[in-house]
Amino acid sequence: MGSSPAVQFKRILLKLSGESLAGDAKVGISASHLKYFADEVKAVVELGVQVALVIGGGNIFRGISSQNFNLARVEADKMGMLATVINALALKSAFQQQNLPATVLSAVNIGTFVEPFSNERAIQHLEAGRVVLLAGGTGNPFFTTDTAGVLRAIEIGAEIILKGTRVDGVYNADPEKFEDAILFDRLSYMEVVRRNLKVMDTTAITLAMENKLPIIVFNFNKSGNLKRVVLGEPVGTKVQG
Ligand SMILES: Nc1ncnc2c1ncn2[C@@H]1O[C@H](COP(=O)(O)OP(=O)(O)O)[C@@H](O)[C@H]1O
Ligand SMILES: O=c1ccn([C@@H]2O[C@H](COP(=O)(O)OP(=O)(O)O)[C@@H](O)[C@H]2O)c(=O)[nH]1
Repeated sequence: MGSSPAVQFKRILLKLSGESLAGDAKVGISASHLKYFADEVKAVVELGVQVALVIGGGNIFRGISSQNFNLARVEADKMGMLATVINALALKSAFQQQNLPATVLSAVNIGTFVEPFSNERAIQHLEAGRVVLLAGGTGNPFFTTDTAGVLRAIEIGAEIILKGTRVDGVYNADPEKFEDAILFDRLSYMEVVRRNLKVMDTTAITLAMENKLPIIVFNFNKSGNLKRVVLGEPVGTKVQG
C-alpha cells in the first residue's frame, strides 16, 4: 500500500485569468464558472492550505485593447484594474455561498466596498482561514495581473504561484495555434524568457526569478487539477531556477 499523498504547501497564490470566469462568449461572468471556482478552491482549503487568489480582468476589459476604443492607455489600464475588482466581488459572493469564507483586498482604493491591500492584512485573513481575493492588480498601469500575482505571492510569503490556465502547462509554442506544440514538465525562468514562451509576461517571470518564487502552470479547467498540484502530483509545468 502506498502512503497517501502529502500536502506540499502551507500558503499558495493562485492566479486565474478573468477570461476563465466567462462562458463561451469569453466576456462577462458565468454563474456556473463561479461555482466551479468555489468548488476547486474549497477542495484545497479543506486540505488546510491558505489560498490567496489574484484574479484578472480580461473578461471585462484589457488595457492593451485600448487602441480599439481610442482610449488613453493609462485610463484603459485603470478600467482593467477596476474590472478585476468586479470579478473579485463576484468570487467573494460565490465562495461565501459555498460556505467558504472569503474577503477582497484591493490595490486600488475603492472606499467602502473593499479593504485596501496590505501584506499584513492579507496574512491576518489567511491565518483566520479566509480565502483572500487580491483585486486591482498591482495598482499601476502597464502591468498585468500575472505580475501582480508574483508580487503578492512574494509579499505575503506564499511558497509558490500556481497559474491556472486553459492549457496543460507551458509548451514550446502556443498550443492554441500549433497543434504539434510540445509540453514541458519543467523549465528554468531563463528558458521561458529566452524562448519567448508567452504564458506569462517577462516582468512576471523575472520578478519570480529574482525572488526564487517557483511557478506551476497548469490546466485549471480540469476538475481536481488544483488539488493534484497541491498534493504534489506531476501536473502542469514547473518553472524554477
Ligand atoms: N508557450 C506557451 N505555452 C502555453 N501557453 C501559451 C504559450 N504561448 C501562449 N500561450 C497562451 O497563453 C494562454 C494562457 O494564459 P492565460 O493568462 O491563462 O490566458 P490569457 O492570456 O488569454 O488571459 C494559453 O491559453 C495559451 O493560448
Ligand atoms: O497591475 C495591473 C494589472 C492589470 N492592469 C490592467 O487590467 C487589465 C486586466 O488584467 P489582465 O489582462 O492581466 O487580466 P487577465 O488576462 O488575467 O484576465 C490589464 O489588461 C491592464 O489593463 C493594470 O493596468 N495593472
